Amino acid sequence: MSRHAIRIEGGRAVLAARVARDAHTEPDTTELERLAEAAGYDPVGSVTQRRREDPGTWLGRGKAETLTERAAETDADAVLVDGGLTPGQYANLLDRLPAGTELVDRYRLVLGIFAAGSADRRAALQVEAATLRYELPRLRQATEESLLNEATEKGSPVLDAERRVDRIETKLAALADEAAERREERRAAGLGLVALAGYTNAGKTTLLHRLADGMSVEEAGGTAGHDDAPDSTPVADDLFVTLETTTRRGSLGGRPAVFTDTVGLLDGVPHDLVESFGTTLSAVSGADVPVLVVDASDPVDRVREKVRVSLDALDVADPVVALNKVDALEPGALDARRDVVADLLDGGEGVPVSARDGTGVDRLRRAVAARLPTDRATFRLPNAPETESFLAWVRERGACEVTYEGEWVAAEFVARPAVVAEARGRAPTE
Ligand SMILES: Nc1nc2c(ncn2[C@@H]2O[C@H](COP(=O)(O)OP(=O)(O)OP(=O)(O)O)[C@@H](O)[C@H]2O)c(=O)[nH]1
Ligand SMILES: [Mg+2]
Repeated sequence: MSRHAIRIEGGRAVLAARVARDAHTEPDTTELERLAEAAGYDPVGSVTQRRREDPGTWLGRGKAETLTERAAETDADAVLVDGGLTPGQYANLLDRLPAGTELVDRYRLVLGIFAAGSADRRAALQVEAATLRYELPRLRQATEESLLNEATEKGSPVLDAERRVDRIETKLAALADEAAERREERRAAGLGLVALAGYTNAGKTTLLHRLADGMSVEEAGGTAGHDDAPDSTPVADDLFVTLETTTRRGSLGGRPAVFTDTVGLLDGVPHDLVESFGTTLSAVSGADVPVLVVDASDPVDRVREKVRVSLDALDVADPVVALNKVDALEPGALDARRDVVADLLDGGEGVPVSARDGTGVDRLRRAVAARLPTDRATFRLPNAPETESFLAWVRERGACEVTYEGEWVAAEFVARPAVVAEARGRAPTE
């Protein structure tokens, strides 16, 4: 096989994990196992170590030998490393492994999951570019200087890859502003913009199904975007089930809204890795209300860790926090999770919910609705046909309560400030 292939191979895998000697925990391979499975590997063994990172071989030399032995004993196809390897560490470890063993770090593993799951050409292109960017320094390291110089003149794998990355990036740049434009169109149409974000497997997609109506924005027509997937958004107990953002229509407090489901975040993976992370981050920072979905059924330390990773990745100071999966919590266990949120979000409050059974979802809706940009106006309108068409316009863009009083119609309108301003200009007069 070529180790520069976009798709990783899958097969039997030995896992390697390490924490610093002064860490409070033992190395834990649970998350790496789940990533491995999502990428098509079957974990058959592991080697763990508590010590600082070795600059040459990531694990200490002795443990690197153990890793080699373990790979040989288990007849492994691959070694998966729970961290990022520098090009040098990659080359050194690969040298030590039995010939033909694939070496994959956490970063590369996530790229592999995205490569396998990229449904459309654009997504496939961006994963290819990210993989090439990742592979290039490793390819350079593996190619001798002299050979490299000679080959530069005639074309080489390195040069070909560099050219390909340039071409792909030019194409992707042209598409980058589209999502931002669509957000502006939706705002102009009066829609509230809500984005669900959080660590992978937190329950974002399940919560989207609870909050939004069934249809994607595209199916619903109107201010449709063009890359909103019209198909169902899958939920599963795997990591990275959602690989691109999708947007669905719904309403909040009688106001029209769109809910965007985003790609899960993960510790130790740079979130400029693939464009779908970029789209995720901009969907969240460009939303009116970012909702941080947290798996509250994790142990408290994991909850803290995942919230911290999510806040670091997302450029939002003050999201609405949904403490999800409370149906799976022991009674009394919620308080410690709330404390984590209060601590990391400067007094912020988590809303306990169960996306699975619907508990707390109405309270979450109210918390989100309260954060939408809002203005209100009261109209006294003539009871006439032009008032009916005005009211139809208004009802598409906000919440409106109407009372008929003989020759007059009273309307209470709540919507985005710009929409309320426009309504004032459109309201029929006597
Ligand atoms: N017990 C319980 N399980 C839940 C709840 N919400 C989601 N889950 C489960 O958690 C798993 C992940 O749910 P998803 O909705 O796919 O999570 P996600 O955040 O979209 O995950 P990615 O797209 O992979 O990042 C699934 O097995 C869900 O059934 C909940 O409220 N309670
Ligand atoms: Mg999802």
